[in-house]
Amino acid sequence: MLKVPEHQVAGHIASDGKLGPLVDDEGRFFKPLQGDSRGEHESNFYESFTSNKKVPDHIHRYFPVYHGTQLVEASDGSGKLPHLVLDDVVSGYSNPSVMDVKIGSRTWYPDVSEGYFKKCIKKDRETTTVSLGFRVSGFKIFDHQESSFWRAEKKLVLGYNADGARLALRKFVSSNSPADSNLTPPNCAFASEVYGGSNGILVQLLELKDWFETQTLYHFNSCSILMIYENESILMKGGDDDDVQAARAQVKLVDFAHVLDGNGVIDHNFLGGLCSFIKFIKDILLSVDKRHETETSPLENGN
Ligand SMILES: O=P(O)(O)O[C@@H]1[C@@H](OP(=O)(O)O)[C@H](OP(=O)(O)O)[C@H](O)[C@H](OP(=O)(O)O)[C@H]1OP(=O)(O)O
Ligand SMILES: Nc1ncnc2c1ncn2[C@@H]1O[C@H](COP(=O)(O)OP(=O)(O)O)[C@@H](O)[C@H]1O
Repeated sequence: MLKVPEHQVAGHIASDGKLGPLVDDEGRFFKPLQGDSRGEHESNFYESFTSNKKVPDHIHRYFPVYHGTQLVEASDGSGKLPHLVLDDVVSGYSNPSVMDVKIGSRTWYPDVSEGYFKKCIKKDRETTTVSLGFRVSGFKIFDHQESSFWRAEKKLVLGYNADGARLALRKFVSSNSPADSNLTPPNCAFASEVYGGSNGILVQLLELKDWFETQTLYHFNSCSILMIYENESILMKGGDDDDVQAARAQVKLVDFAHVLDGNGVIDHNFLGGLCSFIKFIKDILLSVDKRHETETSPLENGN
């Protein structure tokens, strides 16, 4: 039985009879092939990428596993349509917090139509895409105060400036109520477990950056980084190493409808955006470290 994904945070959503992705109970994510060339383009990318021996294994793990395409009943009631069949990267999480960050200082690319270029550049300028090299596209967090999910409103997310993006990245790893962040600043209680540590988001982003510094196979236009972590474990957290592992922070790349052949050239657009994004994550970790230092130093000093 296919259903609307509970944890989708951006893109086309299958609600009110609209076309969007579906999931099954076996951990598969079905993304409808968009009617224009985008759908075919994305399936071609997955076919190429999956069999590309030049892509190292440790990089393959940052992409959803691809299981080909399949005709399934579309969410908009229009009958059977071809869908990409992917691993559902959030299945297996009980209470995942999820954020979609679109990487790059532009989402358009050479040879697109005038109309598409105008649409992209307008959005790029209105969001932090141009100024920061990335934009938050959507996120949901488990609200530990309310024991329920809190979803950022799309209109507000797309209106973020640099401070708004920074605040969202802090909120994403905080235990105090996301709804009250105007009154109480996000406490970043989970930053060390989720962004930091030997398996955390930062380490994964740096591994991706290493690859992007040399890879010239593909240009990842308009592609997103998904960040996921488990709240269930954090709720039961005792603070030892096992619990830290249990946060299961993950980075995945999604949305390959606009990927181009790299033709031997570095993907500067993605690489630049990724470096900028990494700087934001590092700054949050530094601010948390500094806070710990000031909190512990009086004790260490015997004061
Ligand atoms: O439909 P919209 O206006 O929400 O735009 C979609 C974008 O949503 P946004 O408003 O930027 O969060 C959406 O962005 P996200 O996936 O939400 O980051 C895509 O850019 C989508 O285009 P495509 O499927 O990647 O070709 C965009 O879809 P198209 O309008 O290009 O079909
Ligand atoms: N393989 C996947 N597993 C789980 N969720 C996914 C997967 N791919 C995408 N998503 C969810 O769907 C959203 C939109 O995906 P995306 O591929 O960008 O679609 P669109 O082309 O409609 O923008 C992502 O932000 C994420 O929440």
